[in-house]
Amino acid sequence: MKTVTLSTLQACKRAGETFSCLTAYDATFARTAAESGIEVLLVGDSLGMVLQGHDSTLPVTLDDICYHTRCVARAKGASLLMVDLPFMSNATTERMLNDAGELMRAGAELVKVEGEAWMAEGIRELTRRGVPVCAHLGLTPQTVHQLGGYKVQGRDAERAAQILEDARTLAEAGASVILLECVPASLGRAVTEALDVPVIGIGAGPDTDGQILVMHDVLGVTHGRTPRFVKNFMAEADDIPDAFRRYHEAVKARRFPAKEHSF
Ligand SMILES: Nc1nc(=O)c2c([nH]1)NC[C@@H]1CN(c3ccc(C(=O)N[C@@H](CCC(=O)O)C(=O)O)cc3)CN21
Ligand SMILES: CC(C)C(=O)C(=O)O
Ligand SMILES: [Mg+2]
Repeated sequence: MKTVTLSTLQACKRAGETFSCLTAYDATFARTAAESGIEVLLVGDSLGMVLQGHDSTLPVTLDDICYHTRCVARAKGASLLMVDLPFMSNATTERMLNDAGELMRAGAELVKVEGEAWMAEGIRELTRRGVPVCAHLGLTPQTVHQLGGYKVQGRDAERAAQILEDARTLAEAGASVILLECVPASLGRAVTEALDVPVIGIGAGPDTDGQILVMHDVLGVTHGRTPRFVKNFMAEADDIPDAFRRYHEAVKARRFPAKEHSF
């Protein structure tokens, strides 16, 4: 695979092709995912749940994320390395800049931040300083206590319009990528069509430019009830590299997500 950059993702969007993304937290799985052709690796704050055993992403620290970023960066191959800013890193623009700086020094190539239109200033300042940003909208797990659980967002017309407007505002502020989590497929499609920047979906239906899942969900090792948008690719695979390849190929062929994975 040729080295994946932001322009690769933009070219995918223009050509109507999809790209695959997967979380990675260590060197071995990162290398395996990269060699399977997965375009984007995410060091997600989901590590608080799947690695550390917490029931939310809130306890994860900047140091936790930096440690896993350094592990993944050594083995990322040709994949693009996206990294989550943890809970409260968006508290002020100054903190966002400092924390994103730490992530970039650890090896991040694209920094993802949860929040709404009020983050425009922080995103503008990051972009000015050469830090590419992905804005995470819809179900934002860092606000789970306010949302009252991991629930689909944008089901009513008013909130759907708000999410679309926020996506527009943050793309105009400089966000290079938008990520939409747990929204109706119709909204996933509307945001993807409305914006020039690539849109990555998780539980956002089949029409976003990219798809992302948590690695443990793809391998079927997540404990407890899994979200509707998850598919265990290990079920039909010979081994873990084969499961990653099957996920990648299903995304590229738009066979995943299917109706049963969408809202
Ligand atoms: N293993 C794992 N996979 C993830 O996708 C994930 C994490 N962990 N940790 C951080 C967040 C939390 N996420 C979640 C967790 C649960 C649902 C969930 O159960 N959603 C319901 C929606 C029901 C509704 O509102 O209709 C579902 O049935 O999918 C969604 C996203 C996504 N992220
Ligand atoms: C689920 C993805 C989008 C994420 O933010 C994470 O893994 O932390
Ligand atoms: Mg996250």
